Amino acid sequence: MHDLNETKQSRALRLGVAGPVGTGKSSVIAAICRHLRDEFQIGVITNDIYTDEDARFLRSAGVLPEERIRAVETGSCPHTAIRDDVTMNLIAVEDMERDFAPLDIVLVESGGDNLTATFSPALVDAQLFVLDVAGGGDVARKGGPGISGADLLVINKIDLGEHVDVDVKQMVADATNARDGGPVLALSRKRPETVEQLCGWVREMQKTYAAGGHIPKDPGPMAPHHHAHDEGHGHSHDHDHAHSHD
Ligand SMILES: Nc1nc2c(ncn2[C@@H]2O[C@H](COP(=O)(O)OP(=O)(O)OP(=O)(O)O)[C@@H](O)[C@H]2O)c(=O)[nH]1
Repeated sequence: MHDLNETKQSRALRLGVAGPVGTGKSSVIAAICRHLRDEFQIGVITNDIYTDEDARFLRSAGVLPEERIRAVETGSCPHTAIRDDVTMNLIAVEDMERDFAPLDIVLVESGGDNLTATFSPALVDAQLFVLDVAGGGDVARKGGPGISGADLLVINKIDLGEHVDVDVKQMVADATNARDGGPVLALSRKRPETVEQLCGWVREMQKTYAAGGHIPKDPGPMAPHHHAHDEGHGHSHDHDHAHSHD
């Protein structure tokens, strides 16, 4: 008979948070830390291209002891350090796990990118992809590996829906459709019940992972695609980088 104890995980759940610039990745991480820090031992690694801005924001927000928030300055497009060559991040995660052992969860925030950057399963065990309503209701329909394949898609800032003429229910329905029914969470830091849902998802994922019941999956790189900018002048190409054209 299969014994779950044999597959129990001994290290922290590594949870990635990716998504376009400014959708609220740092805010999502801050909320998770604030609400779960008494329940789990948590560390955070942030990725910025040229600064340690996100780490400084999280430290100044006081969501964790300062030394548990570390920055990786990628010096390059975020996808390079979270997908193509994860060495810098992997070292940062392993150092964090060693310095504060035993940790339950290490959150890795990607630099803000576009719709195409996802984490390699060599770096994280599970990943969130964060959109916001301010980017437009149609973004959820545009697809891409993060939207369709992340373990959880977060649609953030739903409190702003009425101000930007976005029908949040429709956006959630479109996103659910793009994910073949995969989980979608409508979130606002101003609506505590949604923050509790987010934390509930993280709690369940950590427990499933620790019991050896979670298999990391790769949302995949951007698929070859076609742009029909105008009639007769479309072009198609394979992307080996993360610049989208939406
Ligand atoms: N109204 C509203 N604003 C939010 C919410 N969550 C985040 N914001 C705001 O959105 C802005 C961007 O949030 P961040 O958490 O810095 O976004 P980010 O994705 O980490 O940004 P980058 O790291 O620059 O890509 C900030 O001004 C936040 O205060 C929300 O639920 N509602």
